Amino acid sequence: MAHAIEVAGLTKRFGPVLAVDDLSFTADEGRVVGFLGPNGAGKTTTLRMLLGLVNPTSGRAVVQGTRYVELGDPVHTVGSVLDGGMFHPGRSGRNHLRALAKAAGISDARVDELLQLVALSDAANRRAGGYSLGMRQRLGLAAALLGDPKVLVLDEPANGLDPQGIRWLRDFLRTLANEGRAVLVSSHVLAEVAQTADDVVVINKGRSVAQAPLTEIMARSGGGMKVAGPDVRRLGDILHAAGANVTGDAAEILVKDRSGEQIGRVIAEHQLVISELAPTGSSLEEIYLELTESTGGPS
Ligand SMILES: Nc1ncnc2c1ncn2[C@@H]1O[C@H](COP(=O)(O)OP(=O)(O)OP(=O)(O)O)[C@@H](O)[C@H]1O
Repeated sequence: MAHAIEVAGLTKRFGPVLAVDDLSFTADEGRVVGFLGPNGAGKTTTLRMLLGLVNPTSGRAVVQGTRYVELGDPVHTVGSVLDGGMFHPGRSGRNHLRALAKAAGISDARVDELLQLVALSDAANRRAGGYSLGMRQRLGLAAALLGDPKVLVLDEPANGLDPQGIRWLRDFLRTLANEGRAVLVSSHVLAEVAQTADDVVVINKGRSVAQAPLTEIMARSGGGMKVAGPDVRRLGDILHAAGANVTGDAAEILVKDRSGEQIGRVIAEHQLVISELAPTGSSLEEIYLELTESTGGPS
């Protein structure tokens, strides 16, 4: 069976700018796939190619094996939220959805069902222009789900949401995947999708720098020993002089290639005052920064 989403050798050039460079990945039903990369990495351009809004320079981007523009029934196949969803600010949330539903031959009953699903029933008759950012994002999600599609493409849906909104979104995306949908969700902040993504695709400067199940990426991280305390700078200098891999500052260091016992011996030998010595898996944010910085850093 075709993947829900398949991107293969996808490339987009805007004049001298190579926005997407030979990118390949897939997303399958039942999975939330985090599409990650710093600002300008090429995420939006990729999603726009997938949705037939931008023509690739080369390569292909298909939904259930078919290019978006050739889909027989796009509304019931793939839903998307780009730019936080577009709507007329003077129109109520309900009327916005009704207009979209009407154009797609979808019933008003489905509109009410979705308003409830995204927790907008109480605000349904208010002008969408007065909605909070979180409510707008939820309205966009409702619009994307009108046709009950099996594939969802969401560009930075967590942008600007407060922690409560992010939590709601996380649970919502999980539910959509559990219902058997493929959910491709872009973000430049790994933490936003980390708790909900099954797989991640990390890109930088248009190229893929990592793609794997999230658990695998975390397991791949080296970790190390975190040390903190008043004499940590001296400890860092001593370890560094002995050839250890040490990063950090005056308050806290991370030692990648020494065991806790080895570091403890150095602390004892030099009579250093240390308040904390603990193993650490690299935080996801560190892994992400490593991945995206090693190919040249933000542009
Ligand atoms: N229509 C366009 N014309 C020229 N250059 C473009 C166009 N659209 C995007 N770009 C360039 O392509 C590169 C990738 O942009 P893109 O918006 O896809 O990145 P992104 O990862 O989505 O970043 P952001 O999160 O900031 O939107 C950037 O250098 C951008 O300036």
